[in-house]
Amino acid sequence: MARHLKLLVQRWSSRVFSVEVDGAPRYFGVREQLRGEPVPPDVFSEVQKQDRCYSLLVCSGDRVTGDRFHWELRDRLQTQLPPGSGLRSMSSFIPDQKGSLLKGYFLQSRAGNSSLIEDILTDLEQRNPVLVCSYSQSEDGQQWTQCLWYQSEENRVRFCVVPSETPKHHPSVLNMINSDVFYSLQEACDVLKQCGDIIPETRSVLEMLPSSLDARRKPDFPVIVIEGLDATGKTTLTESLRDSLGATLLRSPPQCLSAWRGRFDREPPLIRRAFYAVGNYITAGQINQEASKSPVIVDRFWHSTAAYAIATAVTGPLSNLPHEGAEVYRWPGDLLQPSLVILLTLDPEERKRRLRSRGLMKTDEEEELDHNKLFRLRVEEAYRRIVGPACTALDASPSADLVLQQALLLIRAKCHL
Ligand SMILES: Nc1ncnc2c1ncn2[C@@H]1O[C@H](COP(=O)(O)OP(=O)(O)OP(=O)(O)O)[C@@H](O)[C@H]1O
Ligand SMILES: Nc1ccn([C@H]2C[C@H](O)[C@@H](COP(=O)(O)O)O2)c(=O)n1
Repeated sequence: MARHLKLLVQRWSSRVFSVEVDGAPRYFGVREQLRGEPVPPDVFSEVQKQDRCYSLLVCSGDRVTGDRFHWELRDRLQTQLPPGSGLRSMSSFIPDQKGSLLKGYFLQSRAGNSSLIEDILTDLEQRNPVLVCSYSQSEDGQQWTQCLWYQSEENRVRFCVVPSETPKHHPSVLNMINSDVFYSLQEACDVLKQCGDIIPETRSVLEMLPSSLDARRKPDFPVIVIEGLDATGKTTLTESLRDSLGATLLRSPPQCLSAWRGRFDREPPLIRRAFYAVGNYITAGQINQEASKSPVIVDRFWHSTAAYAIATAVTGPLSNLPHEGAEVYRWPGDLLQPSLVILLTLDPEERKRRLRSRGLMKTDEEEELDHNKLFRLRVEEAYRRIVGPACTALDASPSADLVLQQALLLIRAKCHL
């Protein structure tokens, strides 16, 4: 652990720290010496004179353990910390350096709570892969300094806290590939295999994979994927298309994973996304079989997996998404490519009306779509940016029959059915 931390700290002053305030990141950096006048970064602007701040960064060498620990840590801190600690998500990264992201939390300690908080943090740091820093301000309140706790008190280096420019990319983008969005079956399987001891269900999931998958094999019949946010009419349309075209209807995640889906939905993003990625490859195996006999309609596929993952990993406005054309939007080379992907689009009010009239249980992400307008906009935009194949938008607001007719027109034009 100590060696790992020493390596981490070697480039400490090139790191940027980001704290989530009202759903958007605020940035600061640290310097060994201050040049010019001190300017307190805005993340400290509401901190009272006697208060201190702390940050915890998860720095496990093993990403499955690290991600699970990071996930559980929020609950632990929320139950242990005294009220008013203002717990926020934070991260630290080296700008433009892929894989440099460390995730963690930032908190404030009101005067009088300091020793209780320090006891909690000392205990956490001694038992877990976490790096704790404390922040205190100068007498005149103009300068904040940061020190690393793992260093013994007499050797503690004090860094000056300075404002930092907004980086070109949202920090989450640096670690997105093969953490949020998996680009090969192997990468997703590796994550699930590592979870075998803690989540025994992963073995059953992996057993569902076909023995061989050839993404280059072109299916005999067209494969049409229907995508869209929940309640845009995917189930309604896919069932009608199946009947109209005499097609086979499949979905991702496939039916054979239904029993375990809820289990993986409760896991942190790394594991949850690996589960959905593997689900796509299992569906691809089923498509390969069925598309030799009839057209295949698929209810959700890769676009859903990537779009929700990207939209969840970043926070804030659309400008925080990876830029159009970024690597993260491309189709994985080892996954079967559908002939056509139709994205159902719907006015948010009409979607809410349909949700209400359906009245079914919603997943956390579906709840989030309802309450967080920015999240919904990010999912929709990510859908539109994915290429190889890109999706063709279809207005889902007319009657179900009219939507079906429009979808059939698109399919006939593109797939010559
Ligand atoms: N074109 C339409 N006009 C009006 N209502 C519709 C239309 N299509 C579907 N609906 C209704 O809207 C609700 C949601 O439709 P559906 O279940 O097909 O959406 P979905 O995209 O499959 O949702 P989810 O992803 O959450 O499963 C249902 O009650 C359905 O009857
Ligand atoms: N291929 C898929 C299908 C679904 N998901 C995730 C994305 C959302 O969190 C949720 C939506 O599914 P629904 O409730 O409409 O069945 O499941 C995915 O990542 N990949």
